[in-house]
Amino acid sequence: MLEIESLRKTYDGHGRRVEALAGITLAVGAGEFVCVVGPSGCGKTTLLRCLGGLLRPTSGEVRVAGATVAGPPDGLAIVFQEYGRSLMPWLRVAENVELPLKAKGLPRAERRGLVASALASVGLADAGRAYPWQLSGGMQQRVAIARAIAFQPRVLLMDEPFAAVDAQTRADLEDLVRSLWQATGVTLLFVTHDIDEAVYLGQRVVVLSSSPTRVLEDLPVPLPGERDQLTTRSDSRFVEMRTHLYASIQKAKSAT
Ligand SMILES: Nc1ncnc2c1ncn2[C@@H]1O[C@H](COP(=O)(O)OP(=O)(O)OP(=O)(O)O)[C@@H](O)[C@H]1O
Repeated sequence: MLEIESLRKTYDGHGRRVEALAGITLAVGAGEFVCVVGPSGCGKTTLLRCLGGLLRPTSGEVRVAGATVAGPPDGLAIVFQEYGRSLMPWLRVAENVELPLKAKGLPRAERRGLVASALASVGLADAGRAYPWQLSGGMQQRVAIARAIAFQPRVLLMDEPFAAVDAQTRADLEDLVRSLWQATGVTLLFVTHDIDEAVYLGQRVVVLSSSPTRVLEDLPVPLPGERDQLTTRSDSRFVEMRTHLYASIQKAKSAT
């Protein structure tokens, strides 16, 4: 569903040249849940922007459902880290969720139905008339997730979506994302700097090196599909994998 082939991205400007991505090759199958981790500044956001058609690669190619990405692809939604900036403060929660559906040209009755079920699926059935700034950070990120889900994307990209919320909320949102993924079958690429989160959530974890960035490892997560915060995190396979990935990322950092 997602194919990234020899993707390179170099930023040029103000006499400074940064080779952010040095040739990334990666494929994500339909319905797969893949997490990407890497050291800070390694180009995780750059990678997602290229996938979302928000940034042109310097060379290489990105394809979504077989079509080369040249602008925002059809059927692709992104949830960003900064929910405070991605929600429109002058629109009510339901109107925020409805916005991309209007852009898609869906009729009013269908939009209303999708908004109501998306808000219910993130536990915010009663919050439609509130403004985003009246909600907690975790609730605002739920609204951003509802907006993405209502759009019924084939591919969902998430860029460190839980970095700004407290630990308890984060655990709840992780479980929410896994249950929505299971319910919808969406192809999910989730970027995080948190190794534990990557192992807990993903079916596969891709480790990026420091900049100039390459794929260092691409490993299946040896855990059953049903996961929960208590038993999964104390499972010996979870502990082994996080230890391995931690060492791998430390090695990547010291190689710069
Ligand atoms: N618009 C830009 N112009 C110039 N350099 C940029 C630009 N955007 C990113 N970079 C550089 O590219 C590299 C990768 O940045 P990017 O934000 O993609 O990394 P990241 O892994 O998402 O970072 P973090 O984990 O800190 O969020 C960094 O060295 C950054 O300074």
